[in-house]
Amino acid sequence: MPPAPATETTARIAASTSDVVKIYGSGPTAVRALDGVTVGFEAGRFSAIMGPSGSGKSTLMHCLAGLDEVTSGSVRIGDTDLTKLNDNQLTKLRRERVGFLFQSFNLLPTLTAEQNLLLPLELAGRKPDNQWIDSLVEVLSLQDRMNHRPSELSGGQQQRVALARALITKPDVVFADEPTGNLDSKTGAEVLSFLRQSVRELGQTVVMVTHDPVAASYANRVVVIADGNVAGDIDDPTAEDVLTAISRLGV
Ligand SMILES: Nc1ncnc2c1ncn2[C@@H]1O[C@H](COP(=O)(O)OP(=O)(O)OP(=O)(O)O)[C@@H](O)[C@H]1O
Repeated sequence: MPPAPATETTARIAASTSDVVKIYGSGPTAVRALDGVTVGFEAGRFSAIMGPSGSGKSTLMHCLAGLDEVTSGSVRIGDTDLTKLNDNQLTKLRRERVGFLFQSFNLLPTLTAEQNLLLPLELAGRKPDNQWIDSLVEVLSLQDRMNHRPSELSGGQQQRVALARALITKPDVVFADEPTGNLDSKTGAEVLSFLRQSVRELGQTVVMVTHDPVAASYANRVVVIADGNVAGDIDDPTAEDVLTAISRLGV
């Protein structure tokens, strides 16, 4: 009998860079924040970008998300090369295919949790998918909170609403920038568990920037950045693995 065909599947890449250089400013004060970064983030995984202060983590995330223009190289969300898009196309792509989660939650104070959650769909002129909304509300344990305004919610609850809002359009990828930076460690751990659940149970894709090895250890993979380039790549990391990788950088 002939051998069975190989069943190995290649993971779909949700977001990637190819040889990305980002230089801020010009002349003697120019800063080379990214120095030829080539990296891909698989769909359906929780990845963390980790590294010392000033290593280029936020710049990498901003370039990946189309929030910042690269100096050279290319950036893709799925198959779309962001460097080929004009401003309007970029705005549309960010609205429809990318979700964002920030340290400061960024919920609108006058709207209820439910209204905040539905806002991206309204902006995109899309109809709500009630089944998807029910799954988000259930997985993120927001059932009793939908009629509350942000001021009536704890920090952790506000970040869960912000996560549900980031996921409402079923984006290709959610970029999370230090999402636990404003939370105490217990609430932060809860939010990280919800991030992990949204990947594991809802099949979503998350790329999180953090400087916290414990936060990074919730991810399926940690990409270590140092001096504007990839300095390490760890699968299924423990906090200790991440600490060891960082301390090897000698910074
Ligand atoms: N708008 C800007 N103009 C000039 N230089 C910048 C700008 N943004 C970032 N930089 C510089 O680029 C380098 C990388 O910065 P970046 O914010 O990406 O690092 P980071 O790893 O996210 O740091 P942190 O953990 O402190 O937020 C740093 O030297 C920083 O000073």
